[in-house]
Amino acid sequence: MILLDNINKTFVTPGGKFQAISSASLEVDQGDIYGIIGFSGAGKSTLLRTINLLEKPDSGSVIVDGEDLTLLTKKQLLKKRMSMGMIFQNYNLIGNRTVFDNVSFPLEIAGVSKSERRKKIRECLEIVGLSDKADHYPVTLSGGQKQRVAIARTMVTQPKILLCDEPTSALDPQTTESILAFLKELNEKSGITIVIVTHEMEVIKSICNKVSVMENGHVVEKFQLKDPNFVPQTRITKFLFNNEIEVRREGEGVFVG
Ligand SMILES: Nc1ncnc2c1ncn2[C@@H]1O[C@H](COP(=O)(O)OP(=O)(O)OP(=O)(O)O)[C@@H](O)[C@H]1O
Repeated sequence: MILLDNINKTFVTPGGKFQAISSASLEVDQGDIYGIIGFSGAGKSTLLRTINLLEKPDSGSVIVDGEDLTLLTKKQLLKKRMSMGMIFQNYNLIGNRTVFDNVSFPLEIAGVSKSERRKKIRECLEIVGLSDKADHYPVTLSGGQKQRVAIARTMVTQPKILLCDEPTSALDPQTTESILAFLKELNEKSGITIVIVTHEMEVIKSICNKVSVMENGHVVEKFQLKDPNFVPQTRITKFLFNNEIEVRREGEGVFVG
């Protein structure tokens, strides 16, 4: 369903060119909850953002449902992006819009009629358990509630793919658990494919069926969580899984996720 093939991405920085992604490939099947894990700066967000081409790779293909997104026109890409939702660590809600109007936003862009919008928004707010907050502004909500609004705003256009960039990193453990449980339920009920970037092994263990481990722009290991024969091969995966060994970068001390 999603195939990233041999992706390379370089950023031009004041210090020169920086290769953020090197020859990264991964394959996500329909209905997967696919985790991308690694420490800070590994390239996880950049790779996630290539899936909807928010980040255009220098080379490599981004195939979604058989279509290479790098070959689409701007108009075709915008249409394709409607089938892909995205949520972020900092929620990205519009502060001067109510909860209702935040969820309305993508429907307005898509030109959906007012009565149809109202129906869809109500349904989505009910699903995320926030019907009673429809007239509230984001500033009055807790972190977990804000993330639920962000999820509702994404789900209102019924995407087939949900891209999640550290969706629980700003949340306490209990709220994290409830948001993850919610994403899992969404996946089970609607079959939506979820790709989730995180530096927390607990997130991976609690909802993902497959995972890619990233380090320094490379996908260094891929595996299925339920594979009984899986033995971590790389130091970073051993560290993330077993917490057994200290992974050190020369001169930089212990990695911090
Ligand atoms: N627009 C940009 N311009 C220059 N460098 C960038 C840009 N975006 C990302 N980078 C660099 O690319 C590398 C990978 O960044 P990325 O955000 O993908 O990592 P990450 O694994 O998601 O990290 P984190 O968990 O801290 O968000 C980092 O060194 C980052 O500084």
